[in-house]
Amino acid sequence: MIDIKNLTKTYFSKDREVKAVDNVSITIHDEEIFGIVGYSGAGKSSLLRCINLLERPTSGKITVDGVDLTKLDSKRLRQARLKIGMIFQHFNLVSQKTVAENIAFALKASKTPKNKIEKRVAELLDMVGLADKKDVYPGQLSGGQKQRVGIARALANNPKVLLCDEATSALDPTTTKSILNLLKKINKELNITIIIITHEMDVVKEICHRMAIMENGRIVEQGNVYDIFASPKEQLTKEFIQSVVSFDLPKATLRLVKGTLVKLLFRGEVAGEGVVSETLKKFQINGNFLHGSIEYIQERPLGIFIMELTGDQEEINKAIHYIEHRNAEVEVLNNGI
Ligand SMILES: Nc1ncnc2c1ncn2[C@@H]1O[C@H](COP(=O)(O)OP(=O)(O)OP(=O)(O)O)[C@@H](O)[C@H]1O
Repeated sequence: MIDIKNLTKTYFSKDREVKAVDNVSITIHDEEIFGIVGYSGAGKSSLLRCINLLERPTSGKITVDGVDLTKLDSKRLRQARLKIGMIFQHFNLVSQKTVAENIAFALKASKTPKNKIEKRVAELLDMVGLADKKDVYPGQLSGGQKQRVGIARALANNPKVLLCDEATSALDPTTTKSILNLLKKINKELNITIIIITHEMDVVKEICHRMAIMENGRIVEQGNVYDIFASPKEQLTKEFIQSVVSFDLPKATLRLVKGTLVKLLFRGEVAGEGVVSETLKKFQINGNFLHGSIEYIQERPLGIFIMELTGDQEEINKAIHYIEHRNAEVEVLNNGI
């Protein structure tokens, strides 16, 4: 378990100070994938770099498996860091070294016996699907392949935690997907806890179990990814979700709406469309779907529909109660005007 308690990181320079991380507390459970989302400058990198003490926190605690890293002397900190791998947006590979040498570097740093290095490098390359690239230089690899080398290097010393600093931000959507799949596999098969910082909500939706949203150094909201997508509380969270699931109706469509405009939210296995058509029939009202999608978050469906309901207002009200009773959330967007 990683326990971040009241963490603050302030950068001091000649003429100003910047509080990049401001009193942040997060608990990350073993073997989960945790996402930290925020716009540029929110403090995500500073927070991530405090977790392995690449940046020393100004105040607060970082406890990994019961050990407060801020209290360790430099030798013990080096040992603790071996159990926390890290990958970077721009991969940070040494261009004059081959793929195998880049990975071996991490093993030499941990004083792995020479006769074991070659075998371990081969294992790692196999794991990331680059067995045939061992003697190639980074310059000859695609972005996705470079990130795979970065991942192999980060896993070299069997870490328990992997920190990912915008690991897919420099990659195209298809390559991003394949790297996210690799991270999922690592999480599942090697039981490694993964912390991802990103400005892309798609990444969080695809891979994270829980998440936090950051702004001005502070966590504005945190929780289970599914719940946050289903009912975001803060304006910033809503903005991020809209980047993935957008329900803005064109003004021209809104002008044509004469009935009650409702947003329906169906969680999990509830068959949204089935409930809606049954309700329309039961209360003899009409429904016009204006927008809708079913998102799959952690393989669990989340259905969101925007509809115009027309007919007798009393029956519409009853229908709304009925749908709520069937475990959906209903939000009336225009109060029937
Ligand atoms: N070494 C530093 N010295 C001074 N200020 C810094 C330093 N590193 C970051 N900052 C400042 O701290 C704030 C948070 O930066 P940080 O890089 O942690 O944010 P971020 O959310 O990761 O953004 P980005 O994705 O753009 O890196 C910013 O105002 C930034 O200018």
